[in-house]
Amino acid sequence: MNLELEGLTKVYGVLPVVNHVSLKVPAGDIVGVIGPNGAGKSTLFSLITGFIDASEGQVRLDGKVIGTLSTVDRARSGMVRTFQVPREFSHLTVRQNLMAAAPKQSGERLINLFLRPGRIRSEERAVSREVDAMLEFLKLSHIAQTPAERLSGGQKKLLELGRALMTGAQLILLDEPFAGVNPVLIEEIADRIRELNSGGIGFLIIEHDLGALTRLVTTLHVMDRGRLIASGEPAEVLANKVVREAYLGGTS
Ligand SMILES: Nc1ncnc2c1ncn2[C@@H]1O[C@H](COP(=O)(O)OP(=O)(O)OP(=O)(O)O)[C@@H](O)[C@H]1O
Repeated sequence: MNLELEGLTKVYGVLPVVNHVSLKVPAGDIVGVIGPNGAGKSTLFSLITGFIDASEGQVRLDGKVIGTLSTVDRARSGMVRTFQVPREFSHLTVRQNLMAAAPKQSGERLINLFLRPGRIRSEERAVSREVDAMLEFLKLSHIAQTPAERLSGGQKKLLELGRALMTGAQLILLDEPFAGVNPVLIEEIADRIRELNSGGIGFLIIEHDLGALTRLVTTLHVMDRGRLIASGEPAEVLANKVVREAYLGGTS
């Protein structure tokens, strides 16, 4: 699933929070976005996934302009996002959270409970098998019955990734997947991302942990005050003087 942004802009009042951002996430690629606090990175994700409307510019998925599609329709097309602060259902168990993320099932329509009970049961069994496989893949099986509110920061991030995967997404936008996660679990999450990517799933990732991010991505984009100030191969971008001044405070 190929994502292209062209001149994407969001203005609040007179302030352009995202200012003519153009970039590509080729199908099956892993692309990173970095930048100082308030650079507009999360707002960019909200524009791409339709949580907020753009003031200007285009978002294209596989060549089609998707500006008029709702968030739900963009997710149905195969693109979903996660949030900086995970948005799991805190009182539900890990397993229930994954079940709830599966695409709409016939059992959610009352009429089907009476007309198609057999079909509902077989659908539920299929989703249940999928959830078991997901728990195993994410190494969360041992806490399947734990309420999500009791998970560690890293486990919540894994659950968030699992919820995105349950939708069947082919392109996943991760907002700070390593924030508040211990180093061991960071590597675990990075390994899962690599594995998913080798199966063809593309990622656009916002992250402040530059070490972990640069080991994952092929291309890095740097935002500062709404604009893209550099793009390219990670080592090259991080050595760029403008980037060091904006993002790293010009040190070393
Ligand atoms: N609804 C809004 N109205 C006005 N300004 C907003 C709104 N949402 C975000 N902003 C501003 O837009 C700017 C970019 O915010 P955003 O959260 O996208 O940055 P970010 O790069 O993700 O930052 P961080 O790394 O801290 O998460 C900030 O100055 C923020 O205050």
